[in-house]
Amino acid sequence: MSTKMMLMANSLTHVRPLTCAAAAGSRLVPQPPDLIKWVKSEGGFVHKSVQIAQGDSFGLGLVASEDIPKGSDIIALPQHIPLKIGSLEAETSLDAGAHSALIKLAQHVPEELWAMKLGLKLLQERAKKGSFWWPYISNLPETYTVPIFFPGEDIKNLQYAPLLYQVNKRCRFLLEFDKILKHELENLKPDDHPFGGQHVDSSALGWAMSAVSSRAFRLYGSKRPDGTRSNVPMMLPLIDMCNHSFDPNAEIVQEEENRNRNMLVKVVAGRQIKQNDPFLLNYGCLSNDLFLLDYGFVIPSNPYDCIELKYDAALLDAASMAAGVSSPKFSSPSPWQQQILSHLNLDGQNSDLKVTLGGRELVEGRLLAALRVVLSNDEETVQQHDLEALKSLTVEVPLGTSTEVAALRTIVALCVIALGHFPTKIMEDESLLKQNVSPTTELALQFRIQKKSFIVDVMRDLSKRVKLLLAKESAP
Ligand SMILES: C[S@@+](CC[C@H](N)C(=O)[O-])C[C@H]1O[C@@H](n2cnc3c(N)ncnc32)[C@H](O)[C@@H]1O
Repeated sequence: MSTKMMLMANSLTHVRPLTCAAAAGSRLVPQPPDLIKWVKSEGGFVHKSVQIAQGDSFGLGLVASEDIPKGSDIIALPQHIPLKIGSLEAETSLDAGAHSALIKLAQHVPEELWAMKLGLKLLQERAKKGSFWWPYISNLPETYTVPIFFPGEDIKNLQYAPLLYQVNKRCRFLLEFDKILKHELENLKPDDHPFGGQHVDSSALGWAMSAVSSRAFRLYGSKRPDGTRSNVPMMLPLIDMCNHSFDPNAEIVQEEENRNRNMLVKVVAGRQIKQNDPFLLNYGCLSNDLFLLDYGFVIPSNPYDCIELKYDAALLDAASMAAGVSSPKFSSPSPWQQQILSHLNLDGQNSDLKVTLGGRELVEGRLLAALRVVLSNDEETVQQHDLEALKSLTVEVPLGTSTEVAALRTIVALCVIALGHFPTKIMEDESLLKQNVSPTTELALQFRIQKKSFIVDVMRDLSKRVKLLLAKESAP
């Protein structure tokens, strides 16, 4: 199935069509209402220094027009402003039919695509004449730089199989969901139609999913009878104008109002903010795969980036041999080794063979322990260690230097194999970047450069560790 999905004009003549052709960077309407004024008029608080400004490369953002002390409230939204499933219409019988149709549609969406569930609500409000949230929705970007909207060639240009898999999965879901929608909505009475009778195609669904994935926050929802609070994705008007940084100067805080026990969602200055500084939030410690998939950008030298590998016995034997191990036993482990592999969930029927390099640990603990155990022939020494020690890179040489060196060198060889799967070299990508390429090609190039640089960094780090171990061993 083609993975190419472009935003297309549709033939609807409704006052608020759900899709239309757009210039990059533009908002849903050319001159949307003033968002700051709207939030204030709805009882929200906006610090007098907050301004919406166009940045050089991150689109719009919030900027401080004067110094702000640490701990100051910057924005506070009362409970009725965030857009979430179940807001407003659940309380009125007027929209009950449309609301229950929407909930029924949301049940077709897999949990991992939660952004699509809230996206249905966003589409409903976008289609509704006189929607309470229209001042917010009209300020949303008309297009998104997430890969589901890349031309097919640029999806291929990403060159990294785990991301290609996710992009294809999302595209396939949108095309299938489009058909489900047609089927579920065809016989509905006009009053019960969740989108005011408008046809919603895969392009509109993609717009809504991307709007939510790139802007929604998962926060505490209403209180359950047992006093705990549910975890609810919601769109936060104005707050979602803050761009991302791993070194943020502001944070989101939820607070219960004394008067009516409603939850306020606030942005608070996490440190002193200087005049002309942008207000920045941390969207999460995410890999570049997730930043690109959900937000449409890539972070250079992202400390939370990672690569996915498959625990594959034949590949590990090949990598180990390339690393100088004479007869590795990944394809034929001893029964005691196999038992440990199954404790690591790397052997047996329901095993999880996806392992990662990077992220919080340089090498995923399960992979490290498996390599240490299979490359060691000394059952007695292995049994002296618990699994947690074998999984930890900070526990140095638990099974002796030669096993450790063999394990680390095997990972370096795995990295070489992983690099070999990319059809181009970093230098070639960098020279392509200097040519006049489209924004989506540029993003794809940046993504694959970062992925390859990340693998090179892991190789460097592990090779350094090997050198140190060997130097320590040969020291008198
Ligand atoms: C929550 S919105 C922030 C407001 C947005 N800039 C706008 O114009 O509406 C998130 C989007 O802002 C952009 N963005 C935010 N932080 C970024 C960063 N550190 N690097 C690149 N783009 C960023 C991306 O387009 C992302 O999808």
